[in-house]
Amino acid sequence: MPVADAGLLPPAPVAERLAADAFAPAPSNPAGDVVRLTDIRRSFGATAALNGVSLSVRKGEILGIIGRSGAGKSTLIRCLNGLERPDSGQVLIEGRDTTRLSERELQPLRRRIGMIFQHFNLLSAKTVADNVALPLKIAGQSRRERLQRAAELLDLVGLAEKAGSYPSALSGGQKQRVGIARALAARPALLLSDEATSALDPETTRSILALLKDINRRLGLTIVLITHEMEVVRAIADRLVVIDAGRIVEEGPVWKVFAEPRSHITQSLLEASRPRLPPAIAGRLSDVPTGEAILRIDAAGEAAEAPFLAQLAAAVPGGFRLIHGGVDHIQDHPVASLFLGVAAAHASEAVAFLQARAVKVELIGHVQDDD
Ligand SMILES: Nc1ncnc2c1ncn2[C@@H]1O[C@H](COP(=O)(O)OP(=O)(O)OP(=O)(O)O)[C@@H](O)[C@H]1O
Repeated sequence: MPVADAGLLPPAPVAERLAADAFAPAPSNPAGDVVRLTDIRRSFGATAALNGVSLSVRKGEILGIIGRSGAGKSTLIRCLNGLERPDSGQVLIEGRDTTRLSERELQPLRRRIGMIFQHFNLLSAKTVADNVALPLKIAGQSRRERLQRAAELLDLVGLAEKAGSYPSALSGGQKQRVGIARALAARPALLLSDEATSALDPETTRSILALLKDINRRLGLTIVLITHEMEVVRAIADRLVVIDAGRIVEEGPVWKVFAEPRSHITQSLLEASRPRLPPAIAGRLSDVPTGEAILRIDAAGEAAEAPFLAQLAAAVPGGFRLIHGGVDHIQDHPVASLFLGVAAAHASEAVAFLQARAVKVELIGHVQDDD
């Protein structure tokens, strides 16, 4: 169900007001890059947690940063929010270099960054409204202003009726909605999400991601998502950065990286979400080039929109058998991943035919006819 239909967002005037006063670009940063990192390095003893990372995040963009355990994601997020100082390199937030600021000068800049966490980090002795208003209390706002803002934000995340409840009375998804409202309270320029859906079930994950996407669209909020789950990135990110051993190993628009992953790290992160050859066929694969050849087909964008399967059926004697797979749509681009079987005698013909249509083909083996 779309988030708006689920009554999770306020009517347009409230959203517009939130957008207008909260997320205007700082005058010092007319180019609109909310984040710009240049050659960030941070080591712990002999371990280079970040080994020369440069990236920028445009205003209104959702950037997904993904990597395996130990890749350097937490160190990167801590450098972004000023909790960690890199050994060298620049961290510009709205045009200001945080590495040159004193702890005291960092405080107002930290308020430009909202954060949501895997375990929500709510205060159990405070009501939902007081949790949301906490950053405003720290910023010295009056109780009336704080509670008015908390009410607006709880409305935004669909929890207006829970203002007086305590966190223990909320589900995990509701707790994360409170976390999102709290992160937005001080009118941040940037929202950092640190594995914010990792503790949630798949359905709740989908609804939290849909809420983040809707907030991004309606308020123009810039979001950086740190995750180890490709599915999270696929659901809402515009652009993807893959890090490994403290370096960026791949980056690009999400649909392109999903369609044509170049680094073996990205390929292995994607493997879990790709269609697999059914075990009954995988168990019979051999190198003997007779019987039926099994082709793995990947096509994206224009190549996936073309009727290449119909053309293949007409061009290759005996046509093909569709074994498994389908067409996904990522950022409105079709991304097809299929397994086909063709007669071994016509396999090279089929491969050449598909390659001529910009379809990626891999002959992964043969299965012999049943006796
Ligand atoms: N305070 C620290 N002291 C010593 N080593 C550290 C420290 N922080 C990080 N590291 C090391 O730096 C590397 C990167 O760690 P980091 O926590 O940034 O990775 P990560 O991608 O967030 O991993 P995970 O997904 O498991 O949290 C790891 O080898 C880690 O052991």
